[in-house]
Amino acid sequence: SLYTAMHRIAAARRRLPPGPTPLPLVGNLLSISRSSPHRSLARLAERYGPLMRVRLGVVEYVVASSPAIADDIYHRHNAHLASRPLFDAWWGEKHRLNSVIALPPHDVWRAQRRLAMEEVMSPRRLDALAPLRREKVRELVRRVAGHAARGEPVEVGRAAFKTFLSILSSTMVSVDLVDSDLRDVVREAAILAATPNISDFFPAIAAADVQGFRRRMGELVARGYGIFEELLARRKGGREAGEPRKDDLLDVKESNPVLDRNAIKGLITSTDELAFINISKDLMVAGTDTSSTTIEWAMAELLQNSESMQKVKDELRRVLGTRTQIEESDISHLTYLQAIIKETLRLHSSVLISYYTAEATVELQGYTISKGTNIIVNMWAIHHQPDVWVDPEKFMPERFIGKDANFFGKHPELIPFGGGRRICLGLQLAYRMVHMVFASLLFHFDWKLPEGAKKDGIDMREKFGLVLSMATPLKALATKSCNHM
Ligand code: HEM
Repeated sequence: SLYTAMHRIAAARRRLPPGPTPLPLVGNLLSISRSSPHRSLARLAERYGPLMRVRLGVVEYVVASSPAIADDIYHRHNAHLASRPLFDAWWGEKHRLNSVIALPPHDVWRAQRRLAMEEVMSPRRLDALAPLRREKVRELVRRVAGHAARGEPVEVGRAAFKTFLSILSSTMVSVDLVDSDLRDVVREAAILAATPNISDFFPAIAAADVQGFRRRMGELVARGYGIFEELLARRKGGREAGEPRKDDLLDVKESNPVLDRNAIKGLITSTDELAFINISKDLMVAGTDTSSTTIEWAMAELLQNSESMQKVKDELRRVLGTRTQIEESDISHLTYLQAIIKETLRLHSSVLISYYTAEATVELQGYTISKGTNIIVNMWAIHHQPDVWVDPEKFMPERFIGKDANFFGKHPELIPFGGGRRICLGLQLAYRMVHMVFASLLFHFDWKLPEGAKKDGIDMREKFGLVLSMATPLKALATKSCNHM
């Protein structure tokens, strides 16, 4: 049609990436499934190429679906491509002005990342908190042992979620927030943030907040703040009553040189206390579901791959020798376990898509990406590309044995933690927690499917959200293995 022809000509003139012809108003929204946008976008990329343009409503996105382009985004042009789109729901309670996940990559964001890197993620701090994590993992093993003794199936993802939230909250604020309201806040905020919001496709009507997302997010953020404000107040009270320091994020607030230099104080729009509340909250939101779905998918795969299950159990026994507790220092010797986690994060990446915004016009593969363009990196598509991965749909940890590929940002074909300056802030902690928890579940227990599930097989369908979880939560039966506890 004339419309299509004009669209093509206009694109060629601006050297824009190719893409499906957008319909008036809705753009390409109708080609993208709400329940699995990562798959729809991957299918479109097969047709239009690894750098394509789609229009969601009236907003243009450029979608990257190959390692080469991811490499350009994360390395060559990262200085200009590390901002995030202005998703409308993020403005609830002005969240975007304070959240490390959403902030543009400038002063406030940098100060928050530095704070988290120094006070939570530095090797020194991570080592100092290893005993706490060990204790939380032991609690998990005890809980699972209880289920095993009673012959009840374990809801694997849920059990792991509890442990991760417990580790993260104890790390940040020395309080186990597993049974607090935070859990519901995290869950609902994650769903909300991942549900298509009409305001983002049609910014002209965003003020109307048609689906009420901004209002609802505002309420959730306020509830989240409330929990942390209460903790902070309690801590202050405790300090005045002479309680010893706990050396967590709440305490660090007073001794951190970053703060002494007023680097944060002046930058944060509200108070510096809010900075701590924010970073604590964001780390917990970003760190729990991502890590626990990884455990859930990994277990689901092993329950269907008895050879891999046997191999990893043998490896654990070999590496531990006569010891009966796994330590984080064992992880580097557990090559096959590492391969399983890599393969799980490739096949079932908990985060499927990362969003960025260009802060300046750049050239990507000969195409012009103009300032303000939103960019999607479809990690799922990259992790499932047949010319990068042999039999991409198959679970094969062996593919990583002897292969130089890790997810610390140097290998653009394996990017479950994103890349560039915005690479997952919790990567080092996630690495330790996920391996420790999974290794402990496998070392202390033998696992099998409950009778019904054995007959019908595991339901491997995905549920799309901020993280990719199993549509039917995995339940498995544990029995104590012969390794002592
Ligand atoms: C298996 C577990 C995890 C996975 C797969 C994962 C994945 C990701 C991904 C893909 C991103 C986006 C990166 C980008 O835009 O380039 C991200 C960002 C982030 N992650 Fe993780 N993550 C995990 C665990 C954690 C943990 C445990 C924490 C905190 C303790 C955490 C904190 C964050 C934060 C704060 C950001 C935002 C960084 C920014 O925008 O500057 N994550 N993560």
